[in-house]
Amino acid sequence: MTELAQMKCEACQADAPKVSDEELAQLIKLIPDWGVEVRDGIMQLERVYKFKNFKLAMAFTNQLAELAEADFHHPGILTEWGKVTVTWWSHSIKGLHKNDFIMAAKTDTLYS
Ligand SMILES: C[C@H](O)[C@H](O)[C@H]1CNC2=NC(N)=NC(=O)C2=N1
Repeated sequence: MTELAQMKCEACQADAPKVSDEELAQLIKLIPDWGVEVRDGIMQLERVYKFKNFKLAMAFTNQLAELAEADFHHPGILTEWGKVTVTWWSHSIKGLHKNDFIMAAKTDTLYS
């Protein structure tokens, strides 16, 4: 399989299929630092990135914003002193699409 981080997101269509349980089980192995949360019945990918201070957390946040705009797929972001919580899910289908796994893998490439 092509590396997730090199893939391109599909357009967010309202009738796009959510990932199946089998696909979820396979895809989550490719992003081992991410967890799956369910909020208001919506399955989401989530990871907390740690930083030395707020300035570095904010710089990462801004890079992530650029990434989201480039793929026109946007995360939930909580930026705090020393950490950034990133949450990916597809609003249009109220759940997880392969796009979310692609964007989680791309998010990891921003973190050194
Ligand atoms: C109008 C709609 O918000 C846009 O098509 C895009 C913007 N960014 C998006 N981001 C995410 N995570 N899910 C979407 O469904 C989505 N839709």
